Amino acid sequence: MRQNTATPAHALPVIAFIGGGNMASAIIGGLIDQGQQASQIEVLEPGAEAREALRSTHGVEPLPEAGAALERAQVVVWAVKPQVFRDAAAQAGAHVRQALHLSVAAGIRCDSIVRWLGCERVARAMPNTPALVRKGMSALYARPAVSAAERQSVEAIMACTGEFLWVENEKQLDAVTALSGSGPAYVFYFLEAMVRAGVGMGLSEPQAYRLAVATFAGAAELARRSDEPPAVLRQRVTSKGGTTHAALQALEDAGVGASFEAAMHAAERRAHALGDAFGA
Ligand SMILES: NC(=O)C1=CN([C@@H]2O[C@H](COP(=O)(O)OP(=O)(O)OC[C@H]3O[C@@H](n4cnc5c(N)ncnc54)[C@H](O)[C@@H]3O)[C@@H](O)[C@H]2O)C=CC1
Ligand SMILES: O=C(O)[C@@H]1CCC=N1
Repeated sequence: MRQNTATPAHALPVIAFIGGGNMASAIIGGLIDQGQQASQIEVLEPGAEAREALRSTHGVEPLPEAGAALERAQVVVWAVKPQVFRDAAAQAGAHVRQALHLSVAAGIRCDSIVRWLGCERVARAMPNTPALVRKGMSALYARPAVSAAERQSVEAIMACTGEFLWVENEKQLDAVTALSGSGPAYVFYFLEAMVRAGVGMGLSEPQAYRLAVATFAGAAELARRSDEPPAVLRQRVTSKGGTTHAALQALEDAGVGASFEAAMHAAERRAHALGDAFGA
């Protein structure tokens, strides 16, 4: 498992994005922060509003439909929804046959992409939205036909958005999707609940929000820097007969831990089902 060997910006290839929504915009922002010229980025985005947002935020000139401009891309990042990937491949595929393909779509497996594009050099990344603030976490997978140099190009692109790790087995990407891909939503869900409870106990919303966000960030940083497992860190907060014990007991009584695990399994099953349903 190799992590974060960021490649200098001058090593970044010309990159085309198919789909210019949230995830593409996050990656493009990271690339530009790392010194990639906007002129070295092509984006195919059918939505006029999304094109305008890309233009004003990143200074790129998105294309409304597939065309010859895509042909200069050495790497093509597929950032469309799984449901439209096949159509997008049919529309843009002929212009990007020679490129290395990197998909960020949940669930859609490499075999489908190879079939749609007629290209063997296909990799996948599963990023997450903290990429927007360069604190993303991505897992990467590449088919054997992707060379070591091409794997480095994939790393260079995703390192612009935060951290990464490689998985050796494509099926693990469904688990990654359920854990870190969807994970920011779980954090926001708990954050919302903590703020609601704080307000219910008499704090103002800004006070509760600030306390909750700082607690998530601080606990995550403590876990990152600590050599000890989270169970030990949790026990350190939990005085015998104290407040934390009362809260954790209420969580256990309500089956929150088990429900949380079940929720993540549901996300993994959905990732697999998306691959089955829209990868045909
Ligand atoms: N949002 C997230 O947290 C994450 C999303 N992903 C994956 O990233 C992919 C994109 O997700 P988002 O950026 O959130 O969606 P989005 O809806 O913001 O962006 C998708 C864009 O694709 C465009 N599009 C639709 N049809 C197209 C076509 N035929 N050709 C080119 N572009 C087309 C849409 O106009 C839209 O702007 C999805 O497959 C998702 O599974 C992966 C990790 C995290
Ligand atoms: O919800 C989704 O399907 C995408 C993939 C991971 C995060 N968002």
